[in-house]
Amino acid sequence: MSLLEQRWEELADIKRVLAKREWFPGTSGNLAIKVNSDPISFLVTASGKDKTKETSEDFLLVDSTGQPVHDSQLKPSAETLLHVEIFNKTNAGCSLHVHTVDNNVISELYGDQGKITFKGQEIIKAYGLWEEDAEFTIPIIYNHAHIPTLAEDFSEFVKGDAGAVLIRNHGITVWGRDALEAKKFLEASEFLFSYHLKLMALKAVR
Ligand SMILES: CSC[C@@H](O)[C@@H](O)C(=O)COP(=O)(O)O
Ligand SMILES: [Zn+2]
Repeated sequence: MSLLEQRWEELADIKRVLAKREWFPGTSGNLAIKVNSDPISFLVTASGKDKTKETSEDFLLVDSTGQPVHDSQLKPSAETLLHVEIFNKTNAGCSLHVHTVDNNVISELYGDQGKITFKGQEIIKAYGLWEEDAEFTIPIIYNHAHIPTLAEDFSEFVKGDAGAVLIRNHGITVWGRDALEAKKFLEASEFLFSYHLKLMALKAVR
């Protein structure tokens, strides 16, 4: 199997798992996986597709600017520039973007503060933080409709090889050194969002 095929399979596996969780409502979401580092190329989901379906046209290869490497009828994700920022600025190997009700509600609740911090939760270890008093902060940025502006704001928070950023009333983008790490970050984040909202709702009725 070529490297391209291997990466395709890895991304397709993640897409399948996230689709089962219903994390791609209304064609939302996009996924990317690096294929080569020098020069950078990565597979990204084709724009506007139903990501719950599996086809041979789910992904296309783009270069470090997000332009398709081969002639194609397919359009790269409208949010490819965010993945471009990640792969150009870090050694990340995979980035994932999903819209869920929980990540949207959290982003609205804490949007004015520009971040949400979690602590005192075992699952924080999924971010590689093992200390008892560890905190994990996820920045929240404004959802500019102009994607180059969104990518510029987003870029400010792309600092390490793994991370997460919430886009207000839009969704979350996470990245990691490889597909497994990106998926782990995404699952841990959604767990924390869901826990936080459930706890808030229960406290409100008590
Ligand atoms: C209907 S979802 C809105 C889209 O603009 C976008 O936010 C998204 O996540 C999916 O866009 P896509 O171009 O398919 O990658
Ligand atoms: Zn989106």
